[in-house]
Amino acid sequence: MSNIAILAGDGIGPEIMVEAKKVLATVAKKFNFEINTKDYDVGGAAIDNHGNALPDSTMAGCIASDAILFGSVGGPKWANLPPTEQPERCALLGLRGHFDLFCNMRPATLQPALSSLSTLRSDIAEQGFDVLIIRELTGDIYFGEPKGRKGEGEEETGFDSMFYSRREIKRISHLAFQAAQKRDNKVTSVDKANVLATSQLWRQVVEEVAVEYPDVELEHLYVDNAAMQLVRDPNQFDVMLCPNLFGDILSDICAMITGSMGLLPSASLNAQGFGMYEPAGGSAPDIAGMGIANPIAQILSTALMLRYSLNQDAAAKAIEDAVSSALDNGILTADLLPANEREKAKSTSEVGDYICTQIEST
Ligand SMILES: NC(=O)c1ccc[n+]([C@@H]2O[C@H](COP(=O)([O-])OP(=O)(O)OC[C@H]3O[C@@H](n4cnc5c(N)ncnc54)[C@H](O)[C@@H]3O)[C@@H](O)[C@H]2O)c1
Ligand SMILES: CC(C)[C@H](C(=O)O)[C@@H](O)C(=O)O
Ligand SMILES: [Mg+2]
Repeated sequence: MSNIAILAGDGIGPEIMVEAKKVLATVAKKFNFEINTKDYDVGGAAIDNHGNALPDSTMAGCIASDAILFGSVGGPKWANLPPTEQPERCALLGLRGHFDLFCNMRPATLQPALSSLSTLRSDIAEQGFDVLIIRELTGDIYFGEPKGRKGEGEEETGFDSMFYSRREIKRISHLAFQAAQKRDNKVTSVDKANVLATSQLWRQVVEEVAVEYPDVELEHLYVDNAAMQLVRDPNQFDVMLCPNLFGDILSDICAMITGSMGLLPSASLNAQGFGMYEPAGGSAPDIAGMGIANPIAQILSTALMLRYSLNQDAAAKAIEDAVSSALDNGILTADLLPANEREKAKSTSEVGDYICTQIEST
């Protein structure tokens, strides 16, 4: 029996989590394993109910679990709280930091047959692509101290600190090279070594680690060029190894060129293999409560959880196949359709139901 802590959070989080839970129950039944899920408040919802975005009861539930399935947190209602109380920083970064979830994997693929979903020009989209972003998740300017504000008036200053240690760079680099060995043997390391001291150390350490993986090709790109290349020709990439901030930005590009922010799942793992699984996108306040959010990123994050934390490869694959079938057969939420075809859009629950039926029937 596996215990899963479910943290749905804010905005579209609870809506897409309902679909992920349905899918989880469907594969558990089909593949005959037991899952015990328990819901916990997190983010803005937890501020409203407990006065704190990451209550002790939620943290205790996560510690007692085998994996965390996370929705998304934040929204305009809580955006003006002091930074340390905000849902994103307190709950999301709090969980990533507490469990030392330094390895964030964001796989973005586009099958040539689904090229019409992409926002890229058709001749580029028709090549398809299969990019794995490996994003360092517990260092960089996100966690560096000091950060804050000082001074007054025109001299008031906001500041953050960008840090990377050799140890942090090494451990994420090894995982990127090992991932590439199971794929197309290429790592593109992203930095800004023409300006930043942290990036100069990053590049040097990545090169040192690369020596241990002679079968893997290594290239370095500056982050601005990497953003451009992703839109020009994403098919050139295999594994993209990114520091925290650059990986955040590039993964939104990766999501969109597959078709939608609502398609990109992610797995965040620590050295012991404990993981938290969440869509790369956010709480989408602009569409929350309308029943139109795309549940696929949450459902594919559930598949990643089954693969990496619960050792249920067949169930993970069944989910991924059912998602492909939904996309192939035009079972699409509005975000995947051009404006003049939105009347064909399916709701969040219709997409979830289709995926469950597909899993049951194959
Ligand atoms: N993991 C997280 O909890 C997480 C991640 C990113 C942003 N956020 C937070 O979410 C809030 C909103 O952030 P934002 O608007 O910058 O980014 P967002 O990712 O929430 O939304 C960006 C755009 O993508 C669309 N989108 C995102 N997910 C979608 C889905 N599943 N289906 C259809 N459309 C989808 C939204 O409608 C919006 O137009 C902020 O408070 C932000 O800090 C949380
Ligand atoms: C909400 C925010 C803190 C978070 C990040 O920047 O890591 C999000 O954008 C993500 O990509 O998971
Ligand atoms: Mg992001």
